[in-house]
Amino acid sequence: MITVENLKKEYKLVKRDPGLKGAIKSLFNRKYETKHAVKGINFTIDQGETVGYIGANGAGKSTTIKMLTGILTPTSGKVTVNGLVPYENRQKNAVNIGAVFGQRTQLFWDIPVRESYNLLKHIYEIPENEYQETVEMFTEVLNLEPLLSIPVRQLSLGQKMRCELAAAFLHRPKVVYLDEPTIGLDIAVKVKIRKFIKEMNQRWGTTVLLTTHDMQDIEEICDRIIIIDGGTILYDGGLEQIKKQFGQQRVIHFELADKEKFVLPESLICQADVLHNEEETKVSLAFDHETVKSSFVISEMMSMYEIGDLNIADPKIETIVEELYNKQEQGGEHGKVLANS
Ligand SMILES: Nc1ncnc2c1ncn2[C@@H]1O[C@H](COP(=O)(O)OP(=O)(O)OP(=O)(O)O)[C@@H](O)[C@H]1O
Repeated sequence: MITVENLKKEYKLVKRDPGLKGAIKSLFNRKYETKHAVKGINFTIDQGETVGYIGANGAGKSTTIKMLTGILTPTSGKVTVNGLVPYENRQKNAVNIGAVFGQRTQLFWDIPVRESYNLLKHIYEIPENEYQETVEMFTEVLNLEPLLSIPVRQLSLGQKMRCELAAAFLHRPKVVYLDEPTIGLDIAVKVKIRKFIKEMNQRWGTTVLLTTHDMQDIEEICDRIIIIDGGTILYDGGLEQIKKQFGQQRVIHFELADKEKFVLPESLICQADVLHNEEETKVSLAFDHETVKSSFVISEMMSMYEIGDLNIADPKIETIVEELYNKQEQGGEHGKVLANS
């Protein structure tokens, strides 16, 4: 479905000395520097996969997506989507793809949302009955009814994003690129949007490539993640595998029945770390669950304190990714393993 082979993108930047003198000098004697935004990446994505494409700011995510949509031409390497080279077949490629680019809109600013959808129906040549059926379904799932008669410019960010998503999936494309679809939204809208994406993926087998800084998006939507850093892929694999490989840390949150000063039981001193907690009656302990059993931590705590409640948390993907970045920066073992994987 999507194949990327040794894909590179370099940007040529004009190098300018500071100040007015520098600006004038650069008019007559231009010097350039090259920014290697994507440095020879490889991956394939099959039809129906939900892939999280994650990395720090400036890692190369948007540049990759722009090459997949055909907006940018790669400096070198190969990319095909549904058998088409996107930048050579922009129009044909557009029929098969949908996209949401966080802050930008593909809807028409001054006309009601329903009219924008109508225009998209004509652009994508969607058969009338299919269009009606799709709009009806989206209206229900995303609760669009009160928004359809309003011009986009009058919608709130969350309302606009729900309308954008519907527009991206309207022609039932084979693949949808979502660049930060939940940025700046409240939790209720995020939940709605995640549910919608998952449902469309299951109903139509839509391939989803999602970039986000919100790890909850990844956990709830994606089965696979690709981590990019400095234009190079650090990790490509299952979400569960990376959790198993790097997320040995487990956290248990305890709610103490009494307000008393907490002291870590002696038997846990070298086994667990106390995490910061605002409330006096709440204590969280982190430990390596490969070497320390949860039952041991719980029984040691119960022998010293009366426990009102407790909850065992799974390793969070954001902690793992942070760990990965740090290890890569330090040139550590895992960094090397991942760079080779
Ligand atoms: N048009 C451009 N001209 C020059 N350099 C660019 C251009 N677009 C991006 N870059 C540079 O390429 C690198 C990768 O940028 P890109 O936008 O792909 O990152 P990103 O991973 O999407 O980041 P973010 O999470 O901040 O959106 C960055 O160093 C950026 O400054």
